Amino acid sequence: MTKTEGGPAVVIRGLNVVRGKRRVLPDLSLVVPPGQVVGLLGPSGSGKTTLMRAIVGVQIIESGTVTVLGHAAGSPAVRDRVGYVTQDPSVYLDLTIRENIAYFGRAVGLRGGDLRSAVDRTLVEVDLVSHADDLVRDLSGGQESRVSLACALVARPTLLVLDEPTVGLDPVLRRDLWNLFGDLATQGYSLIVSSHVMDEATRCDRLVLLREGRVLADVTPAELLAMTGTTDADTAFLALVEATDERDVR
Ligand SMILES: Nc1ncnc2c1ncn2[C@@H]1O[C@H](COP(=O)(O)OP(=O)(O)OP(=O)(O)O)[C@@H](O)[C@H]1O
Repeated sequence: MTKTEGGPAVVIRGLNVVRGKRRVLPDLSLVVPPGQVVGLLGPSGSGKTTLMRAIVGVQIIESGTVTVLGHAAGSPAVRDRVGYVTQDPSVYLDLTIRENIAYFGRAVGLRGGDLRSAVDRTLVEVDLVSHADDLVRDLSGGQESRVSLACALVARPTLLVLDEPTVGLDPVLRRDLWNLFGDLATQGYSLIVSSHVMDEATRCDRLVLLREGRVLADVTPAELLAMTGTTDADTAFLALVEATDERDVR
């Protein structure tokens, strides 16, 4: 149950990633502060998943450094302190919700009363107490996503990396999840949450806008609107894209 201590959650310097024949991340540098919800926003194919994979240490990189909680990404020192929820729910369909969460809790060494209380607390956080003993195969898509999130949360990782966690959820569930992310950050945990839904930008403490693997902006939501003279994140993103295109043409 360690929170982010002092230093940045993530420091990336000169990161180059090639996937297939494409240079997906060309010389990307970024610092993610601790204890905040940082939104990674950008259109489909802009490199959000690739960047998240590099942060959790599962992406082969060509050059550059990725430092997470003061250690090399993916190194044993940080493996249990980073939770990663991919776009495809990776839970066991033939186990109940409670059994799934307990399985992931055991994997990080929780046992007995500690395990039981961690599972109970996590069930409350993701609002699945009343379904705790249902098999995952009988759940809706939104409920299944929340089980995935619970499986990462049970270990109380210092850094949570969530790839499009709100896709396919109804507005009420999306709001509840964003409230949960905010609560976790207030407690000192660091979250990186990707989305291609720009209106979710307002729920973040900080925004990293990606386009074709480049950081277009790394700002607070208020700074984004102020620097583009717009009133919503969608229009702000388009204004930034146009400004970058004009600069590239010149
Ligand atoms: N396994 C792969 N092999 C080759 N190229 C890949 C592979 N995975 C992704 N890419 C390419 O890398 C680029 C970035 O993909 P990535 O999945 O990181 O983007 P994304 O912003 O997460 O997109 P989405 O919002 O659709 O999930 C895309 O051009 C994609 O085609």
